[in-house]
Amino acid sequence: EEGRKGSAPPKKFPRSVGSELRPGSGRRAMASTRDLAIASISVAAGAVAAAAALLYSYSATNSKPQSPPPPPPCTEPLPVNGCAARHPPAQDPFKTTKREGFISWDDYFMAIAFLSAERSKDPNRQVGACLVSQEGIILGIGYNGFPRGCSDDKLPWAKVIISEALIRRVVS
Ligand SMILES: Nc1ccn([C@H]2C[C@H](O)[C@@H](COP(=O)(O)O)O2)c(=O)n1
Repeated sequence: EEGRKGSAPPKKFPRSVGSELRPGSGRRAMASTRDLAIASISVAAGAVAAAAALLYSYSATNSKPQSPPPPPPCTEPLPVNGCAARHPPAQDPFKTTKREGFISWDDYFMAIAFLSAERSKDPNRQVGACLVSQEGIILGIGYNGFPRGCSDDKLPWAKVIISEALIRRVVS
């Protein structure tokens, strides 16, 4: 009715800021509103993505280093010096039976003997011992060295001693 009377047509679309700038372009005003909405969502999504990336990089740099993978199962026999395996095979924590691959009594006593030898201060020979009863009880362990109470700093450790007298005789 209003149109027929020559007055302004009824407003079909709500006016937005964009439509205010472009008078008479209702559709374009709607597009601008949608564009604004899309842009806002894009900005929000970008912010979320940036925050996630920051969070990830922060946790990656600040997280504890991953523990190294378990060593492979040890299938080697005891080394000749009797030292126990340094890397025992990884065990299933839910395994209810006793582990396999443990050392024998003989290897155990020999390992103690070889370990005892490491205490020797003798530069030429290191001997260790592990005295075991017939029942498998350790009676004593030891290694070569000066008798207890005897200072091993005052007597020489050299295998061959050349006396000063002998040197003098050879030189003259
Ligand atoms: N468990 C031990 C402790 C000592 N000995 C022997 C080895 C040396 O001849 C001496 C003194 O030992 P050091 O204090 O110089 O290491 O005692 C041993 O056979 N077993």
